[in-house]
Amino acid sequence: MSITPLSLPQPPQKAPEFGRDSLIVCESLVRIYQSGSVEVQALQGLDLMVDGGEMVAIVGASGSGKSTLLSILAGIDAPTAGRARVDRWNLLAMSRADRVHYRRHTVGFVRQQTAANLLPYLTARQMVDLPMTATRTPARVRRARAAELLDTLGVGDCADRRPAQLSGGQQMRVAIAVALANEPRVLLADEPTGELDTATSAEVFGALRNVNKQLGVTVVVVTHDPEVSGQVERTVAIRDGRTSSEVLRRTATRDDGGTHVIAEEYAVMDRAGRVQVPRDYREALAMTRRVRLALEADHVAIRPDLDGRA
Ligand SMILES: Nc1ncnc2c1ncn2[C@@H]1O[C@H](COP(=O)(O)OP(=O)(O)OP(=O)(O)O)[C@@H](O)[C@H]1O
Repeated sequence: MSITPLSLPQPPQKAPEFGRDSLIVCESLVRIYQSGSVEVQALQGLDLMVDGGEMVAIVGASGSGKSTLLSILAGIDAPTAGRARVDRWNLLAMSRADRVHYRRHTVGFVRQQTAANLLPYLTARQMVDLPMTATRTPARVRRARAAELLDTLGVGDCADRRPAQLSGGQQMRVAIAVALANEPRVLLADEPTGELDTATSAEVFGALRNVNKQLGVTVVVVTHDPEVSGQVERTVAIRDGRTSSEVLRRTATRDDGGTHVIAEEYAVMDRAGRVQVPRDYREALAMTRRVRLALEADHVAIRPDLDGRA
């Protein structure tokens, strides 16, 4: 049997480092929890890249590893293996002091339970002020920044209220202001609209978009809410501790001048070139163990192995 050699384009002399220009890079990230004699693999080789200034939604079924990923990116939890870098920080090799610095300056984190983000005896203004006192920011700068952040999040008129005097949506917006107090490059939000009704969710989500667009903060938001994930330009789906697919959305102009959003689903390829073919595609063409690959001018074709079938 003769095999026709493929004519492949010449690869670059030296491949650039994976995710070199990205602000957040996770590669083959693994997190194993040990509870007693039982091991739970919460992340099983997850790959993710996020560029500076992006707003990305992370979606996935319960238990797929979303919160684990966010805790690692927040510097609260440490990965078991793999690679994770945010800005200049290698999250697998941080000292305790590094971790404190990273959590104070590089990332802001908003927790799932609204109340867990706030202190009941402080006013909104005092809560935004608190993280800045930890970084020894001068009082004048702290005052101006707290006022500016509460305004940007649409809760400027709530500055002197305590959490019990705020609605759920206002509490969450104050929590976002607190997370942004020390001007982090990245804002991480775990289900920020999970406890809110639809209208309030839309307000909180609008506030996150505002922060992303106006302040240029990179936002990674975990959500179950299709309304939320449908509004960001990029949604990353996690399944069984791995990134399984991404949806990219862009606005296109119709012939009549109107605009509409086009959403396209992509599979995610890891550094070794592995791609998961979705189950419904495999079943539709009865693809099982072996497939035929062919390099075409502008795509790679995958065909079922008809010869090998009994
Ligand atoms: N501290 C822990 N100890 C043991 N297992 C854990 C721990 N934290 C998470 N897990 C397990 O790791 C897996 C991933 O959990 P994780 O909370 O990251 O999922 P999730 O996608 O955020 O789920 P949900 O949407 O329900 O919040 C689950 O099987 C969970 O039970």
